[in-house]
Amino acid sequence: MSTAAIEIRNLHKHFRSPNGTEVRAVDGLDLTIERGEIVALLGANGAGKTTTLDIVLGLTQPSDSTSSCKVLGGSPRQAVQAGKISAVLQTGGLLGDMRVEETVRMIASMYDDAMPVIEAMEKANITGIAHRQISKCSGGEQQRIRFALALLPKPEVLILDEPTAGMDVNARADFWDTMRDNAHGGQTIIFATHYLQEAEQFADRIVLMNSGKCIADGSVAEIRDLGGQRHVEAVLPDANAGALAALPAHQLIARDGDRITFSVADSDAFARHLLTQTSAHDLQISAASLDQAFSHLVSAASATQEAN
Ligand SMILES: Nc1ncnc2c1ncn2[C@@H]1O[C@H](COP(=O)(O)OP(=O)(O)OP(=O)(O)O)[C@@H](O)[C@H]1O
Repeated sequence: MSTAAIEIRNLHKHFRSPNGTEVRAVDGLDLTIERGEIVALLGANGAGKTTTLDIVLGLTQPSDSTSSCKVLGGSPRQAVQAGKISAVLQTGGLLGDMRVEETVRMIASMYDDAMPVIEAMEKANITGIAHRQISKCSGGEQQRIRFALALLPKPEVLILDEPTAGMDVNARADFWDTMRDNAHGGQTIIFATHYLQEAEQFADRIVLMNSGKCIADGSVAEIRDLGGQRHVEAVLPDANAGALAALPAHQLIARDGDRITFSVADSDAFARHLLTQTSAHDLQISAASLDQAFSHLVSAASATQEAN
């Protein structure tokens, strides 16, 4: 039986903040990622994404001995040393005075069996800027250079920590086009992002983290369903505050004159009530978006945590 790409069990990483309180950056995380999966790691600021990825890359160690993190069946450090895992991080790793190709050649010379420099540059779409000085490259181009460097060891697992943070829309689209072209080789790709659209367009699977734990794990469609909310849009003539308060449980999310959009958990019951008990008409029911499901799941998890 082949081993998973990543196997995380009961992972804990605690830090001490400057005022002495304990921060549980990763708090009992269990996560298995199979080979060839493309997984997006989502979560608000401070959810524990970077800390988790740092442990997977062997850049930091778990806090206790019951925590376990295996990469391709071995330790993260073994996987890094064997060139089986590599990363595109948000910053660092590039010297502004060097030229693009020169940089790729220098890093390639550090590996016994690197991907040919020309191939890595072609895959990362940087051949056109081969002779440009790194400091003259845009943020998007620098990320593509980091991507070429990450490809050099021919890794089985590629980690991307917010690879498009700070890029404009075009540079982001360009970066993901390049990634998409490379994602067919059976590589396992794990990326942290704040852009839900990227997760939606690029990942097979979404892992949603909150306070160091996984609070939802599934395909985009499954996460939307887990969020449980639907939108009901209706024309409700002259609905005043009293009339709205009398409706079953809902959240009002938009109003344009008499056309009102509600977010509800039970759309059938809500729609039935509107049609039988009010003068509402022209109903439309749709699934909530991924970001609405995401906020709903995060607030539900935070409420449960506060209650405990
Ligand atoms: N070296 C450190 N010392 C103290 N606290 C830390 C350290 N690194 C991370 N933390 C804290 O651990 C928590 C998780 O941080 P982490 O960077 O993993 O979250 P994240 O989900 O990647 O957030 P972001 O989306 O903002 O990058 C945060 O509260 C953060 O302040």
